Amino acid sequence: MGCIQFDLRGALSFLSERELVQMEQAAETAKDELVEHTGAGNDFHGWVDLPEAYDREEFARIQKAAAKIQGDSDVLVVAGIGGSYLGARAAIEFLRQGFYNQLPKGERKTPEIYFVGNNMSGQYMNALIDVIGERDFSVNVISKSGTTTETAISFRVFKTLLEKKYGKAGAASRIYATTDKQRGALKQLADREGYECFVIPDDVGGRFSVLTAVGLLPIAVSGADISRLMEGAAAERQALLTEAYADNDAMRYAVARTVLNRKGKEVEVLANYEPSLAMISEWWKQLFGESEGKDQKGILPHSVNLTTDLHSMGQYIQDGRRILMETVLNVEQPKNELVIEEEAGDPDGLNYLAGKTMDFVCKNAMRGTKLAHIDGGVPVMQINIPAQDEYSLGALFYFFEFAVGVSGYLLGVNPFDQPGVESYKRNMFALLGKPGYEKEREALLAREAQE
Ligand SMILES: O=P(O)(O)OC[C@H]1O[C@H](O)[C@H](O)[C@@H](O)[C@@H]1O
Repeated sequence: MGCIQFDLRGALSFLSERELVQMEQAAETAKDELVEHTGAGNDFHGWVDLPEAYDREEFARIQKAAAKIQGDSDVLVVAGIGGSYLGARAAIEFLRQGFYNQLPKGERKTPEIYFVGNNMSGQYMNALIDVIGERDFSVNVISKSGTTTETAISFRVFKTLLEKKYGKAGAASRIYATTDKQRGALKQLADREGYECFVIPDDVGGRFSVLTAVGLLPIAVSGADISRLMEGAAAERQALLTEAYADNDAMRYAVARTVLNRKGKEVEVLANYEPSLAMISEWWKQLFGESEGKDQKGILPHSVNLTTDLHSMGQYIQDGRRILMETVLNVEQPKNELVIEEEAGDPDGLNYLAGKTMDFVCKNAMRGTKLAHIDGGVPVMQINIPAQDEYSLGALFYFFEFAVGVSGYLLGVNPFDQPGVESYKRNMFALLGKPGYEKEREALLAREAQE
């Protein structure tokens, strides 16, 4: 049995076990295409075996680099976007405490960690430069292609800052480049300047790369145990590769969402009840959105943070267009407890909760919300995560990656490419005046003048 459990009970009034059984053959075929590497996009199947087959020598180098950064830096700046950003941030927020960066020195033994290159905002970078101040920092620049504009601009800014502060050689010893093993402008720059390099394997796509150096170096710098993370992923892999359909939770999740989609549920809302899971939802959105949203098909991945968004999006989920299915992320064991105290005179009427934990309150809010949403016509699936620790997180990452592989094949798309992402880039380069885009620029300016 895998570490991650899928609970379908809240969706059973919208689909039947019989419908799931009918999908068994198709799901088994999809799974075989994944694990035997025969399906579409199989040149990007590297993640399937990664938890077992990862490069141990590089893993040790990641741990060494993390220890050096912990020793010589107050701040680590991580430059990256999409798959070169979301997994590391999601993991650090999930594993460390929510106010990790704000903890006073002494209580947090590891550097503050900030992410850049995930937007086009000068204000954002200026604000971060103020936050770093005169303190010591290092930079981990992450880009598989080595050419992504957001990442490259932010890297130029923080590299220049490092060079001014430490000189060229000093800066080079504080820059860590995670990129392709051969190709791309970043790899060439890194080789020229002598940055320590980590490899994103050719056969692992960006959104499937969290268990490579892409995620592992920043996660290790935060003090989390990356060996346990890999162990959790390996155990989940073992379960999902060997379990029969009836017991295979990732396959059942993939099939359930497929059946619900075919019945008109166009949007999947991933709901968490713990603020430190918000970025897990962002990582999941890229994983599912980029993998399935093509050929004019695909479930639209959406997310809500609860109970926060019950006070903003709750109305729509309860009562708006009935195109929603919901998947609840449930952490079974909270990291720590806060007990509500009794107050004399019960001025706020809350003494009925005295002695109860916040987790008790939260779990009951979750139960009540699930039932209300089911009554409102929203099928509610649930994914149970045993604890907010490295082992469970490794398993969760693998669970979703496996599920989207199966689900994408059931949908009849190649889940491992993202051709649509290039369209905005071509327009942006043309409008920015990038050499080589002169013709497109003229055409776009003429079109804008007409509109
Ligand atoms: O790692 P990089 O090559 O910089 O790519 C970063 C991200 O940008 C792209 O545009 C893709 O759509 C994503 O799949 C990718 O994760």
